[in-house]
Amino acid sequence: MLTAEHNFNLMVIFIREQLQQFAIKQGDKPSCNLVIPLTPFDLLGLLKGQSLDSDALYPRIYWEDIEHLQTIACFGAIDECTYIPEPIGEACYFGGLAFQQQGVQWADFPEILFIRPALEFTLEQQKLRLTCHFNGANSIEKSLLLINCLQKPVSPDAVNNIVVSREDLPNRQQWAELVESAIEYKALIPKVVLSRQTELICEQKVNQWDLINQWQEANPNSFHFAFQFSTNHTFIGCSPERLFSRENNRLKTEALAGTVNRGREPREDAILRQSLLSDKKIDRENYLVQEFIVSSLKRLKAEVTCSEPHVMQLLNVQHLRVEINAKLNAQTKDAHLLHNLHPTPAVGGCPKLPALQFINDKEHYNRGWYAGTVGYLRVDKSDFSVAIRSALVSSNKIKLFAGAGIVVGSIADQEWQELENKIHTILDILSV
Ligand SMILES: C=C(O[C@@H]1C=C(C(=O)O)C=C[C@H]1O)C(=O)O
Ligand SMILES: [Mg+2]
Repeated sequence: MLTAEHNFNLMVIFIREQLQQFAIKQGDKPSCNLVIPLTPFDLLGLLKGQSLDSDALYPRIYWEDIEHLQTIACFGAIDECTYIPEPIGEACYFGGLAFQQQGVQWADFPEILFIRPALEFTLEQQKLRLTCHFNGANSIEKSLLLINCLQKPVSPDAVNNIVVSREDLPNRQQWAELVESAIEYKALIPKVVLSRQTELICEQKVNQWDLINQWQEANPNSFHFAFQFSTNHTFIGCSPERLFSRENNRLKTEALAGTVNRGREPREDAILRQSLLSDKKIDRENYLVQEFIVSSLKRLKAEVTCSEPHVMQLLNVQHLRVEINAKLNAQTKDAHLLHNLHPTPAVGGCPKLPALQFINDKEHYNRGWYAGTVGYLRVDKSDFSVAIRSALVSSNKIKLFAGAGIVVGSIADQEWQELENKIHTILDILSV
C-alpha cells in the first residue's frame, strides 16, 4: 500500500512493478484481472490531467452512481461491442444505448456501444484501487503501455468561460406548435416527451471535466457521467433518474416524472412540493411511466412491488417519484431489461412505438445519446442511468438537452419554462 507522501511518479513505478510481477506469475495470458490498491486521489482530476492526443488512453469514462457508492474513471479499451454484451467472470462493460435505434448520427456515439476498459480506477468507501482488465496474449504489455502514457492529475477549477451565443432548437414558437400537435394526437398517444437542444457557443474551449465537477457539486443526488470516445466530443450528464440497477436477481427501478420548480423560500417550496403530490396532470405523467415499467417487468415474469409516490428534490426542480422493486426471473438478462425498459415513457411516451415515431417525425434535431441510457454491466451487478440533464461538449460548444412530458392539460408556455428550469443549474455555472 502506498503512503500519502508518494507522488504520482512513484505510483506509476509501483503499478509498473505490480504488473511485471503479475506477468512473471501468470505469463502473458493472465487468467484474472489484476487489482492494485492505491492511495486515493481525485478521479476527475486524473481525467483532466490527460493529454488530448494520448490516443491509447481513449475511451475515457467517468461514472458515479447516485448513492455515491462508487466513483470510477476508465482509460483505454480491451474490447468494444456495438451490441449488449453478456459479461462472464470478472469482466465489466461500460457504455450505453442511444435514445432510439433509428437514424442516430452522432459522431462517436452509435446506437449501442459498450467497452471493456483496460484500466479502471475505482474509489469505493474512500479506498482507491486500479483494476487492470485482461483478455488474452499481450494484455499485460498493453496495460504497461497505458500506464506509461498516464500523466498526473490536475485539480478541477471553477468554470470560467463566457457564453457568446445561444440557439434553441426548437425555438419558442416551434415548441408551441410541437406541443399543440402532440395534444392533437392525445387519443392515440396519451403521453409523449418532447425535447429541445440548446446550443451554447463559448468564448473559450470548454473543459468538460471542470464542468462536470461543478455540476455534480451543485446536484450531488444524481448520477454523474462522462463518455469521451475521441478527442472531439464528450457526452456528460448529471441525471437524477435510474433506468435500473440489478444485484443478482434483485432489481431496483423507478418512475420519475412530473416536475415543479423549487420555491424561493421554505414556505413556497413546501407548497410547490405539495402540488406535485396532488396535481392530476402530474399524476398522469408519472403513472403512465409506472404502468409501463410494471407491465414490462411482469412480461419478463418478475415479481414487482411499487412504493407510494414521493418527492425528489434537486437544486432547481423537484420531481414525483415512485420506487419499483422486482425479483427477476432466473432467465432474465441485462439485455432483456435494457431492450424492454428503455426508453420508458419518462423520456419517450406511450404507447411506446407511436410515441417514438412521433418524436422521430416531429422533433427538430437528433437526440443521439440524450435520453438514452448509460451505465455498466457485470455478472452480479449492473446499473444504468437515464441520460437526461446531459450535454454534448466539443471544443467551445455545448449542446444542452431538456425534455418535458406532454399529456392532456399540458400548456406549451409552462412546459417551455420546465425546460428552462431543467437546464438552470448548468446555465448558472456558465453564468448565462
Ligand atoms: C426528459 C427529461 O426529464 C423527464 C421528464 C420529466 C417531466 O416532464 O416532468 C421529469 C423527469 C424526467 O422523467 C429531461 O430532463 O430532459
Ligand atoms: Mg413534466
